[in-house]
Amino acid sequence: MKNIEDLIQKAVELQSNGLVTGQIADELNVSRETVTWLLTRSKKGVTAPAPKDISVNWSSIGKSATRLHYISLALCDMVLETLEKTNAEVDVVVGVAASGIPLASMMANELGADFALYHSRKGQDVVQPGHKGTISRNFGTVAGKNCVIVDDVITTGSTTMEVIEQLREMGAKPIVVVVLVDKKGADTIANVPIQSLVRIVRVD
Ligand SMILES: O=P(O)(O)OC[C@H]1O[C@H](OP(=O)(O)OP(=O)(O)O)[C@H](O)[C@@H]1O
Repeated sequence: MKNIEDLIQKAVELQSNGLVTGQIADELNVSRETVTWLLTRSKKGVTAPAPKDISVNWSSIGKSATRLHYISLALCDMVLETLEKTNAEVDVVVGVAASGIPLASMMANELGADFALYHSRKGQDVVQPGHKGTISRNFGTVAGKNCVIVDDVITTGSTTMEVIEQLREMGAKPIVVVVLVDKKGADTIANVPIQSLVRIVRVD
């Protein structure tokens, strides 16, 4: 997507394919508020002030396993930098489904750690109060282990917060979160350091 018109067109297309606001927000890596604005803006004569948001499209990386590999090496380097400061060792790399999976898997291989897969609450078909995210039984376990959490984008930080809390409940120790893009620009979430290739900081 090159400009706002492309973004509007994509949002309308996704809506006509049956996706709801939250799903469109996740596809475009923008907030729900922005999706509402994009869909409203698509209607003739409707103008409302644009929300402050940034759309992230990292498909130029995601479409190529080679590029994902190189990026995963860069993320590993950032993890090692953090671990040096804390003298910790990584046992498991936890990929947040879906977009964190390919990077986390490659990183686990590089770091000689196990790979685990986390399904967040919002990935569930129907989210009921009290529902929790889960670690997939097909991959590594986390109890008693030092975990690196990997995702593509932090927007509001709610998914990252959820993963950290869930891992702690499972007896794991989250030691660092690594993402491609941090739109929240936080140093830490729930006392866990955030490392990102690109960090968005607003100046207005
Ligand atoms: O900081 P937040 O506001 O919580 O948003 C960020 C999360 O949203 C997307 O996940 P999604 O569940 O849509 O899965 P995806 O990886 O398939 O896009 C993204 O991959 C992050 O996990």
